[in-house]
Amino acid sequence: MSEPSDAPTTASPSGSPFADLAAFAALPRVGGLALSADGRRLAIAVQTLDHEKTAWQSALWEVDLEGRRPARRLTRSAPGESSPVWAPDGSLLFTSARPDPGAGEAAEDPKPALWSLPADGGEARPVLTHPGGISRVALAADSGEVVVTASAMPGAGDAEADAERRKRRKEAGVTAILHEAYPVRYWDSDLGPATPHLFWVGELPAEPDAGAERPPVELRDLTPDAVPPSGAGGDLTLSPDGRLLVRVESVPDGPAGRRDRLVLLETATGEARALVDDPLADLGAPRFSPDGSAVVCVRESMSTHDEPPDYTLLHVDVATGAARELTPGFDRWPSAPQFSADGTAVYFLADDDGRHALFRVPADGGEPVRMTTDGAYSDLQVARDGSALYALRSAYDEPPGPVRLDPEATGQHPDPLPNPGTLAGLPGTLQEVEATAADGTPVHCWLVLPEEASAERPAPLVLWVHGGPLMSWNSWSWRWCPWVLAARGYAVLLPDPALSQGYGQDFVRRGWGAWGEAPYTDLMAAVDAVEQRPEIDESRTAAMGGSFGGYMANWIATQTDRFRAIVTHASLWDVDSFIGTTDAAYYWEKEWGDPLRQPKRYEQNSPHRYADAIRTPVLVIHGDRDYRVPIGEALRLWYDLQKRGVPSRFLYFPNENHWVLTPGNAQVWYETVLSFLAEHVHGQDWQRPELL
Ligand SMILES: CSCC[C@H](NC(C)=O)C(=O)N[C@@H](C)C(=O)N[C@@H](CO)C(=O)O
Repeated sequence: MSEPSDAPTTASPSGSPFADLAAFAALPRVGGLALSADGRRLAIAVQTLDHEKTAWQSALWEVDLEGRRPARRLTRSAPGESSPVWAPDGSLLFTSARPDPGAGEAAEDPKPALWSLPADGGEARPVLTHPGGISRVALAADSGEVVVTASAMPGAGDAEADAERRKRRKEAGVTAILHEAYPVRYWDSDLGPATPHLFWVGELPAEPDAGAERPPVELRDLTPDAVPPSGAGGDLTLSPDGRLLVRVESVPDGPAGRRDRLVLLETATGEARALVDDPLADLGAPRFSPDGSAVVCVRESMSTHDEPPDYTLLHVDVATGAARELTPGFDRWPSAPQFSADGTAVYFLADDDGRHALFRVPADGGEPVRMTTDGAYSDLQVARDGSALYALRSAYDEPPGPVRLDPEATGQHPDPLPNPGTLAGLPGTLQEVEATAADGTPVHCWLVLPEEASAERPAPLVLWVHGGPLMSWNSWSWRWCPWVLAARGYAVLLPDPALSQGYGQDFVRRGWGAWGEAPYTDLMAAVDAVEQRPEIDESRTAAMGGSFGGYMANWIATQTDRFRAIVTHASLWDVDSFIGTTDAAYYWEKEWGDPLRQPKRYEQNSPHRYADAIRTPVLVIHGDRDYRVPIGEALRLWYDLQKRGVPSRFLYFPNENHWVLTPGNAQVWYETVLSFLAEHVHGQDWQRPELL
């Protein structure tokens, strides 16, 4: 494989990169963020195309916090680098499956190892390996001690025995997995026979003198009893002194059910006890306070047939396990909490009115306050001296980039930092629209208008329905990018119908267990509202969506013929068969009920029951490695459409999962969608994408 390209391409020669799918695929994509302990260095992960343009490679870049120099690339290898963490000595730890230059012959199936890039630059060196690969690194903020996650074979006491077991299975040609608990798959991976364990690494050895042997790093299994299906793969946090670790543990909950609890573990002995174990809730996203005496976490109440989940933050005393609600009465769903530098406040993120905003709440109780006005934030980092916050910020009209925020101020517009992913411009404008549902409820929407849309040249309209369904259109998306459509002259409507996040619990309740009702009528109300605009051509419209959005695209196809085309990606068609085969049936079954004993919701809301009503041409898209919405949904939908003679096409990806994640396939995805829209919305001849 060749080296990845250095300078990312930000514009195509012919104009907007959104008008040219190859240029669009070449735009740099900024991901994770890591701040050093002294608050002086910031690393980001940036994905760019490799030389062959067949893969996106992730590399680590450093951002100048003074904003004087452009971001600087730190790492460079074909397999790429991810999960950056700064060690207290200023070195940068990361995981990578790059070859070890000192290890002789390259491994046949290289696994990610832990690497360290010295503080003063120079060559990165491998620090530790495991036969199952290193998937995650956690660092104690004060002591600098390290814990890693790696998948271990059942019964293998050490790395040597683990490697031996893997070798024997390989030599015998055995790939079979025996399961004794639900589930058996997650996302696009088979669970087992290896399962994630946590290993204590402790202090990392200092860089050896030139020519000296590297001292071996011993791994101590902190979770020897971790069992499939989840093992010790949940989120975790280390106390600043490295003495304690709190991890999310997935435990059985009724037949074929799971729930998450918090477990406290002494790192010196491996002794563990439940810290928060609530039979009526999932606990997640734990983070230690700066003095290690408390943990903040998210509590998600178990949904029921009648009631959706609700989220709140808990402040947990580590010594006693006493938990106190931090956001009672806050009618939004808090996520990703973190203590302020002095421990007196907690920052968190929440969907709010078409934004994903940053909030702050006093740690000893009080009202949460929203700190940011616009945009969607992620990867929040708190400078340990309390001087600043850093995060990635995006919006529907801006891809993610690093920013600095004031730790106290409200109503903030953060300072942008040098961003290798800055765009030169967009092929249109973004507007905020409020439609009104039949019951008077406001429905928030974003509307993308192409540059040329006007009363004289009204634009065709594409309704794009988000997934989840408990989500919100509020951040940039490379997978669902409306600007690619805008560059071809389409207006794109992005509504947040009932069930969406950021409008309060009652807004979720409106659609709970009744997906074909308020969520559908809210979408139609939004389309009705924008079709009134002179710059929209109401006679040329289409609807599309992925995942839950694909469910809704299918539902729309069965309920109305007002659209000229439907595009349905990774969609739910027969909800009973979906729930029985997805990787997390327990997530859905509470809302929908047992299909044999409580069939009503399935009868009323499963699109496949109304297949005879479909009149609109449908483009079906699905990946075979999709274990979230398994391929059986698309196979049955395709059969049902073909049997009924509905004009339809099926774009099938044998190697993609729920999302289309490789550059070639992603371009073909957009190309096929655009061809299908051109055929049915504009009445043009079908243009089969060249590579299909
Ligand atoms: C809160 S969003 C994810 C909800 C849901 N989770 C589980 C465990 O099933 C989920 O994955 N829903 C999919 C059907 C879906 O609509 N996914 C969307 C949103 O993530 C997608 O774009 O993939």
